[in-house]
Amino acid sequence: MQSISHLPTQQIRNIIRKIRRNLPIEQRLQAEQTIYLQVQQHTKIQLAHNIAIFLSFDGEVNTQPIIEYLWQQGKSVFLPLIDPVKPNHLIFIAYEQDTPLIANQFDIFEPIYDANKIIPYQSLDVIFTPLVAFDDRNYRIGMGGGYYDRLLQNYQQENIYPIGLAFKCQQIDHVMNQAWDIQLPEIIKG
Ligand SMILES: Nc1nc2c(c(=O)[nH]1)N(C=O)[C@@H](CNc1ccc(C(=O)N[C@@H](CCC(=O)O)C(=O)O)cc1)CN2
Ligand SMILES: Nc1ncnc2c1ncn2[C@@H]1O[C@H](COP(=O)(O)OP(=O)(O)OP(=O)(O)O)[C@@H](O)[C@H]1O
Repeated sequence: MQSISHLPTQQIRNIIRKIRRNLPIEQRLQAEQTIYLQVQQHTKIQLAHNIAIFLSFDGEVNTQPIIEYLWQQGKSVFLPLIDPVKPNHLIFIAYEQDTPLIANQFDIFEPIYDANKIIPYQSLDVIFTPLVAFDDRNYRIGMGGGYYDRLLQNYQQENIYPIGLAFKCQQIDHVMNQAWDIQLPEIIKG
């Protein structure tokens, strides 16, 4: 656990992102395996049809094996795209084996905008949520865009189940949460 909650949020982001990037490979693979097994055994995921996930960057938990598994299980998989119309918002686009991807301004791969492939937020059953740091109450610090805080503000009403994915080294003693910060119902950790 990193006791750094007294520092400004941006500094916490930088510290945890660096620790995450530098996680020793053996530890990383072990943790990702643990996470993968938890995903496979998860009842909410077994029951879900439409699942949003993300493509990993900057040392995030590798989601590629999870995506392959979800495809194998016949799930419909969706990726976030920064909304070209409402810039602080995310939309979700269907992701299949042959979906073309391009790097966005942050160097994260995303599908090309295609109006026919957008899923309305309310139709998602599970949303795998990226995060930089978290605490034991499941408050999170993200990349700082507020994208997931905005997205998930009413998740309970929509019957959507968000699941954070994280390494244990991303846990801090306390997230100084703001009014808009959402508390995740679950974080799968490895
Ligand atoms: N894999 C993944 N995809 C994701 C997210 C994520 O956290 N992980 N996002 C979750 O929200 C959204 C993208 N949000 C992001 C917000 C900021 C930066 C970023 O790199 N910011 C720069 C500073 C940019 C600036 O200030 O102009 C940086 O930190 O260096 C990246 C992604 C959507 N897709
Ligand atoms: N529900 C919301 N409504 C309006 N503005 C919001 C909302 N959530 C966050 N914001 C704005 O977004 C900005 C970034 O928020 P914050 O620093 O909490 O992002 P984050 O949780 O690190 O990022 P992300 O959610 O993208 O992973 C804040 O300055 C806040 O004003």
